[in-house]
Amino acid sequence: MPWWGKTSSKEDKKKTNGSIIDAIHRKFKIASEEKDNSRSGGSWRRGSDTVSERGSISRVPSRSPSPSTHVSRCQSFAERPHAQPLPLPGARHAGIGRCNSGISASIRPRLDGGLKPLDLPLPKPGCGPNRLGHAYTEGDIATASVSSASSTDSDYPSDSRILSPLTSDYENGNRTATNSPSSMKHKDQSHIFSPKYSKEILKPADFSLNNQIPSTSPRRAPLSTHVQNMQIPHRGALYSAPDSSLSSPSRSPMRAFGPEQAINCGLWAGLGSGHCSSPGSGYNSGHNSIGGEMSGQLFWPNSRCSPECSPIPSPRMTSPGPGSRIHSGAVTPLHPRAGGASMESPTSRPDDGKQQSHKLPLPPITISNTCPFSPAYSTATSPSVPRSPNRADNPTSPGSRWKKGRLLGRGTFGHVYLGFNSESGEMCAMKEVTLFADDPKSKESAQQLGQEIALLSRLWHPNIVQYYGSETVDDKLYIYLEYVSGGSIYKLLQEYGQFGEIGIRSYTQQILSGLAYLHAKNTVHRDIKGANILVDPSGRVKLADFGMAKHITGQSCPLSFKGSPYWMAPEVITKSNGCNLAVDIWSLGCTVLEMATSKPPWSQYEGVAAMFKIGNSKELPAIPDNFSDEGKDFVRQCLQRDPSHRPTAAQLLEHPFVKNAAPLEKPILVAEPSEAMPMVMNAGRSMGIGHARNIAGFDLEGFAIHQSQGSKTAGSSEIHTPKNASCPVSPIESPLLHSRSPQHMSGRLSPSPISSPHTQSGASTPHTGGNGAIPFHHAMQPTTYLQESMGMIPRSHNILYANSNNPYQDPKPDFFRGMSQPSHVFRELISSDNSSLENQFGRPGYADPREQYNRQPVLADRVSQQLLRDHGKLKPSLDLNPTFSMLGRTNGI
Ligand SMILES: Nc1ncnc2c1ncn2[C@@H]1O[C@H](COP(=O)(O)OP(=O)(O)OP(=O)(O)O)[C@@H](O)[C@H]1O
Repeated sequence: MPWWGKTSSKEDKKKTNGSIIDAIHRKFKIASEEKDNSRSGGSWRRGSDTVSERGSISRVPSRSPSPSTHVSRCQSFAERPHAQPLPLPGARHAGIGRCNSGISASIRPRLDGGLKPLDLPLPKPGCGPNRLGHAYTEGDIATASVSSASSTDSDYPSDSRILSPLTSDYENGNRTATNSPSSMKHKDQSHIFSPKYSKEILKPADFSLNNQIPSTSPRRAPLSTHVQNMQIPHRGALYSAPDSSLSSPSRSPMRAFGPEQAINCGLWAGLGSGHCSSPGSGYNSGHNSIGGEMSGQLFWPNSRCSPECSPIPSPRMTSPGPGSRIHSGAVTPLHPRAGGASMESPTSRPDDGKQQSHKLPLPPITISNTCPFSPAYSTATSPSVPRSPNRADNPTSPGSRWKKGRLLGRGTFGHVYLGFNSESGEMCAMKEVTLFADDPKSKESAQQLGQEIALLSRLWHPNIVQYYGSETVDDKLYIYLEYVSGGSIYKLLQEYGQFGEIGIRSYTQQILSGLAYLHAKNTVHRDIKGANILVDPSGRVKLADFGMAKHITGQSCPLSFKGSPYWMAPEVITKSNGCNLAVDIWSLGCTVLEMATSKPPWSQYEGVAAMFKIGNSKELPAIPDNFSDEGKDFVRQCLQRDPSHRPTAAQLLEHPFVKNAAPLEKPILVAEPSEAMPMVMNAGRSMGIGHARNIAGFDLEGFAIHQSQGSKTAGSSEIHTPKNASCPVSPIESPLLHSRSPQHMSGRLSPSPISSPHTQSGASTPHTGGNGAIPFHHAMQPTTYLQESMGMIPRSHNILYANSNNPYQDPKPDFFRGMSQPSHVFRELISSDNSSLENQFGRPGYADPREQYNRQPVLADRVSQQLLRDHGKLKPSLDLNPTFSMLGRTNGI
């Protein structure tokens, strides 16, 4: 019986969702045809045919009201300087090249070309018609946008496919004595990478539509009803952000689609509570997420381009959502730049960039990426530039002001800008989200962001983008993050083509390290893909975009239809399993293939068909022929359809593919904890004055960090600047600081290339001893040199993250102190809840640290609600609450 037979047997559902099921049938038929065509090498040509057959997707012509932007986009792509092929490194592993099957002919040139970016198919000047393969018109993309009326974090509340205790235990990565033998068998390292584990257990997919929830969201009223002086999005358009069935036409004007498109949308919205939107929005970060809060990419456009590579991003191509209001020109009187033209040119600085500065939480001090894990995390390439002590004790100095700089990227919720402190020279990434108090979508966005903040604030790992703090300014919420200047893997792939295997190994290892850490906290990212993985100039990889991340609490995590189609695990599509950590492993496997081919697996199919393929097909995606055996096995391990058969992240760290990843040629200095700790602790005190985040709240590799809790107000803290602390500056990250350098030999290192201009002593960091040179402490102290793969934390650290029996031993999260200065929102949260901050989040009082996480959704909800309440209070008068200096700061303050 075909898979749809199961569904069609449910008469009631059939009656209710007849049109949807028909759509499914059509889609699946198309998928099957495409599968056949793919095998015959004609998928792209056929793609065009089937597109027209689909009707609902393809019949909508491109109706871009902004042809100029379209042209610009194409031009930007065509004119983009091509990456020049470089001599291949002395690879120990074979390069990545051709796929033997499964990848359509249209992308084979890339694979054939190996590392020749020039082989990338380029669009013709006309651009639009030259979409390879599926002949996706803009309308194709736009009409694939769907959204649901579900709530933001719309996990299926009644889904019965929750993790079994065994599965949950396994997937949680906890390999403790409590694990059952049956669960342990999958964790046996001696077996996990044996060939038999590569064999999938193939089961018919369950495409149950029980939870189909056609989009029913009422169309929202024009924004003009509650927001003055705003450019009003077209009323009939679809809003795609969190859970509305509508999306902004200003983002994607072609989303105004007809009933047929709605059917398709309903189909996928019905598969889960999430929704898809802006599928081809390569102009936002290549994301394409589906979820209560995310947009979804249902296509893999062949000529897509990210904002990072397009100097003139098209508003039409951006992901909708609350951020779309910004992007679409929905400009508030207070922030004309927020959605103005300046955003259209990420290469240009906003006009008033120098005028608008914010008293923001200071970026984390040096410890953020240095001491706790490895001193390898350099100030040279990290925004975590050591903060000058004079800034720490004078938070109201001009040095604490940040200025919003150029656009780094666009996301579902808003825009991400470079933040620069011209006083200190420090940088951060500012995610700016506009909140509309009376907008249900804003509410959902705020809820989602609150959850993301709550989660991010508890994460502390060199392979996870660091959260610095957040605040509301007028009607905007700013989230301050570590600035990772290299952009995303997606962007790099777009610009330079597929990666070599050495790089893939290294990146994969780092991703795994971050995942192992995350999973050890029972937290699933749910949107692992190239666009959400940032790379710094030294090749360090950092997981980003935790908007879909979720903490799994025991067995109560129901399935969510969230993720990005091409990277989405089968069980997510088929709802054959509950929310589990293994979905990230599947996505990782897809990301490895993405890095190897510059496209995710199944990209030869448009998104809906791809999802059918992923969910129903027993095939594995093609793996490049010249991928090493280790690489092939790694991918196969990840892409096992049965999630319980997938190794954990910790186990995969032992896989030869990543275990043998090329080490850095730079040594890593591991400072003595006894030496590092004072710095960390003092740093915590510094941050305790209300600037940045709470040190004590983070996992510091098992270090027992005790933050001084006595002073939370500016200027009241002691600032201890340890002399000759060795942690702040890494000897390995700076280009100037190679292991073979004389400085190393002599025990002194060159100052960081990004030394703080405001270091009192003139040294490159507060800890340099004042002479501009970094005391090479390990020359005098017991030291450990490690060969580390691309800046990864030492292996032992990985083990610590992954195998800790008690991954919650160290978080002690203090969410609110993560704020620059506890924002009005969060202060109100504290007071209104009539409970202390400590009692709520992570302070002593929880016997089980997990309780902290269990309360996280509550926190997120409160945060989001308060964000909106706060905004609602501020909105009428736009007055600032004098009590909270960080709020409502206007430009120039
Ligand atoms: N910390 C950072 N450093 C540098 N660039 C960043 C950083 N965070 C985000 N960006 C840029 O901004 C883009 C959008 O950011 P992000 O994906 O976090 O937004 P989002 O709203 O969460 O997106 P999504 O729709 O995927 O949820 C990224 O693709 C990247 O180009």
